[in-house]
Amino acid sequence: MSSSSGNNSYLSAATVIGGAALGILSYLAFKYPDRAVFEDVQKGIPQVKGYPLIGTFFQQLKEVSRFYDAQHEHLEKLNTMTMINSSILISLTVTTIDPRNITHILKNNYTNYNKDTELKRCSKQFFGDGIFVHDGATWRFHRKTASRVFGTKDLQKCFDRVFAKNLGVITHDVLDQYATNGSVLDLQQLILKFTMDSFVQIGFGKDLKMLTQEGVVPLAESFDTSIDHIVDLYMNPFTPIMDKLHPLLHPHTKSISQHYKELDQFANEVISERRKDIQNGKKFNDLLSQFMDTKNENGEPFTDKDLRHVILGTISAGRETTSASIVWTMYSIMTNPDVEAKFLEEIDSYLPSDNYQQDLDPVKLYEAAKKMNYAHAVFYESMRLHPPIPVNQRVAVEDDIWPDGTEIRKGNVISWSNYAQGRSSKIWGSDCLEFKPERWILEDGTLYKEEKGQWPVFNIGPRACLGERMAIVEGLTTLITLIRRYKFSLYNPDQKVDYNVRVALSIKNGLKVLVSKRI
Ligand code: HEM
Repeated sequence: MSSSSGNNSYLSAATVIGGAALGILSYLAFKYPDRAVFEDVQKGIPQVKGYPLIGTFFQQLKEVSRFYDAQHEHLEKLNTMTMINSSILISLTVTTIDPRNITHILKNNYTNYNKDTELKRCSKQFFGDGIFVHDGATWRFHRKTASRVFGTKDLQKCFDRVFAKNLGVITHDVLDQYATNGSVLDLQQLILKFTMDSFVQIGFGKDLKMLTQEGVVPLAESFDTSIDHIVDLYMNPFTPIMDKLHPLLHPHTKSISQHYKELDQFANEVISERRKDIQNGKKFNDLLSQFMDTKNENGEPFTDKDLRHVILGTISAGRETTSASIVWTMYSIMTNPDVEAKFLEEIDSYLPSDNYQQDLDPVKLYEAAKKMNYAHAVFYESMRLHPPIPVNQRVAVEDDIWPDGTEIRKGNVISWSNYAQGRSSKIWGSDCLEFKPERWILEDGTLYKEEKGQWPVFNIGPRACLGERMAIVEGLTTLITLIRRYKFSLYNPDQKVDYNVRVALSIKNGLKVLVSKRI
């Protein structure tokens, strides 16, 4: 008797608790029908529709590998230039492609938008306390130092000399061989080696000679894996667990800490070699020497750890972005024969030569590249559709109102998508998906100057890219040298070219091409 009455009272208690829980859940599901629980509606911002209580969690997981296109499609579907995405476990994000908002965030009210602390945490091991992750006084100090270093004539000469030398290597020692034996080349891998060799030489004064090595080079692999790991840490909450399981799941491959060790070892060796060389009276004019001569905010010389972060950060900023800009432009040229013909015509008119095999004098090449408007237009058009940094983001320090009326709350993650912006008909017109360099050339033949915030591929405002001029000149001289001397074609003309969702927009599985000499 007593046990059955006990059971009954447990049952009725369970029924009451279960009913209350169901009631609370139903109430919450009613209150948060399409977004993450406890995330309030932000008035006036179109929202990507999600599920009750969890928001867009599963959609976002599904869209991870095509993140940039998914953002573009949501904006188009909602017929808006600003939208909100709410999901459990993922920060609520307000995304915009409106040029007025982007100008506001990056220029007019930039002090209200800081780098994301979560991103800082995920990238600490790679970027340390350098320019890329800081705001406020620390960033200002780094920016001032870096601007001084980037502005020196010595450094500019060093960049030009290194790139000119490596253009010689890429043509004579690599592409001539591929053209002769007709084998398939992964152009992306080659250009990544080209930019790695060049930026390491500019940064550390060391020639890694990756360009002439076959296959994947271990240092480059450690570099790529470490950068990819930052994105994984940021986007995938299971990454720390996967890192712990790595020895069990992939016992024969390097763990992330081994990759970092490889980078540390490399940087430490270079720095200690350099200190010895300086003691022996040798003189240098590369990035490392410029930073070694600079004092930190406390008036002390940079420590080895600071130098390591500055140099690895700068190599990473220049290497992958410049490579992405060159490789996607080569792809666009290969798939648009009319553009290729016009490009060659312009090369002929500025650098006339009846022998395409002849090497170009680097000074002449730089001077001509600066004047070639069609070449600029091709390069810009490629970066419109394939921006090397496809998305970027900040966190709002205080409440704000954007020029389009969007109310931003303190702590909101805000993001702008160069990728979706470049593909928006609202901004670039109904032919926005076509590759048309002509849109960059005005009737009088001069280059179109886009409105501020309409093409922030290199960022705008006080945090604009310090390497923009360098990247454009190096990108153009590389393209001119390659297109003038060789005919490139896709190994598989039906290859569907897709991207990796990473810091920079690289081509998934590389770009396989065939090369032949022009004459
Ligand atoms: C096509 C090539 C390049 C593109 C598209 C590009 C794009 C960008 C973008 C979008 C930013 C802003 C990042 C942010 O604030 O979140 C940036 C910053 C920066 N870039 Fe570049 N970049 C390129 C090449 C280079 C090169 C070659 C260098 C130098 C070697 C360089 C050095 C820097 C530095 C130092 C910053 C930090 C500026 C600051 O925070 O004050 N970039 N770049």
